[in-house]
Amino acid sequence: MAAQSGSSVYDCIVIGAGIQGSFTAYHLSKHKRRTLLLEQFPLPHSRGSSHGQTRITRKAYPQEFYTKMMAECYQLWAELETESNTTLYRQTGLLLLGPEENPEFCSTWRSLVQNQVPCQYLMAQEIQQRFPGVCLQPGEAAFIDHTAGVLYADKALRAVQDLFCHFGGTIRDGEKVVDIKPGSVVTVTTTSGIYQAKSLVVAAGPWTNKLMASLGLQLPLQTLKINVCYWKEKVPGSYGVPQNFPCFLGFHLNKAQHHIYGLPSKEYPGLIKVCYHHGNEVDPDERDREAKTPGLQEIPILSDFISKYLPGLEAEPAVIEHCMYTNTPDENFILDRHPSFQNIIVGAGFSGHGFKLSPMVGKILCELSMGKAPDCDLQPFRIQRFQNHLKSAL
Ligand SMILES: Cc1cc2nc3c(=O)[nH]c(=O)nc-3n(C[C@H](O)[C@H](O)[C@H](O)COP(=O)(O)OP(=O)(O)OC[C@H]3O[C@@H](n4cnc5c(N)ncnc54)[C@H](O)[C@@H]3O)c2cc1C
Ligand SMILES: O=C(O)[C@@H]1CCCCN1
Repeated sequence: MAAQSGSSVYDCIVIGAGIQGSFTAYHLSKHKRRTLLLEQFPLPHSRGSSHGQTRITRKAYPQEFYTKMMAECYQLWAELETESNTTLYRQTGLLLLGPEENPEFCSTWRSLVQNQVPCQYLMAQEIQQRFPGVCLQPGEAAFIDHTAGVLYADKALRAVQDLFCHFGGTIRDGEKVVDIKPGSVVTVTTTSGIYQAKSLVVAAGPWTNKLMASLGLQLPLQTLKINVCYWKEKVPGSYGVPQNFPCFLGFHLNKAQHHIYGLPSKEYPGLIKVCYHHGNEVDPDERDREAKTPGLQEIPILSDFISKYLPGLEAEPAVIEHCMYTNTPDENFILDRHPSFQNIIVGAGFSGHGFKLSPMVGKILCELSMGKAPDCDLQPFRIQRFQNHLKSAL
């Protein structure tokens, strides 16, 4: 296979057509950069982290930097809706539930108030009146982020990719990147071609470290298999959007070690999605293999939670699908240049909460690859914060 001639060197190659790589490519092509988006699987696919019909969007975060970033994200999502002439967001509100004194619960409330996000703290009686399907225990409280809602994930991904092509970008799917050679011009070898570009963005989700190996870097990433569970309403429609049932996020309720969250019924009539914000570690290429050792058993945790907190649902899952998280130790993203190669940019570690922020993630990765300094403070996203965890792969 011969490399392309000098005249066909791209401005940028983006590896990975999940939501982060696709949004990066979209912003690049809007800036008139000649961009190639490479994806190992034929599109659309359900082997990574960006598939499925819905994701939660919200401004409620304990870290104010996410709350602030979300202000621009809402504008960019609205712009995408206009450009694609597609509805991608439905406002439902997000009900945050937690022990009154839980530090994360309290700092999330403070972040909403300090940033003047429309929100409301609810007394126990109000919760019962407004959400009769939700039963809190004594000592637990709730508040609403009114800005929150559901993003239509599959539709959004398609819209971003279509617009990228419309603005002049090229997608090559079914082409796995097998080698990256750094340099002032980066050379990328796939299963069917060799491409060159002035800069490279790696947005490979759970496969990031597999690609980083040839670039001498191993990031502290953990890839988790997530069971996406749907539960049947005992009375059809009782947890639906028409009944004003919101998305919810529970902070360590029922002594659960991780968050439990849910979305009103949408994908499957009569079923609502309720999931555990953690899973078992997997190799992304072997996601569907039976685990060799028994790990986290989250379905019984969810069943117990549902019987106590959402008693209008049957306490056995009706449908289970799969997805993957790529977690960093602090669950903040990685948005940075490769420490040794300034024209190679990494976007990774979205830790199960990156979809809503993808318009800004794509903008930041685009700016980094164009050699521009993004407006937003990148300190929380630097690779350097993991100095003690970094492994050289050379
Ligand atoms: C169950 C679940 C629920 C979630 N809920 C929410 C939510 O409510 N709100 C929210 O904001 N976020 C949520 N998230 C997180 C969000 O979906 C992810 O952060 C986001 O989708 C990550 O996108 P990505 O582009 O980084 O990864 P991916 O979507 O995995 O994309 C990476 C792509 O790179 C490709 N690739 C990898 N290696 C190669 C290679 N060698 N050559 C070519 N291509 C390659 C892969 O095939 C893949 O398509 C959830 C995630 C899951 C799994
Ligand atoms: O990003 C979110 O809003 C959700 C919260 C709960 C876990 C999954 N992701």
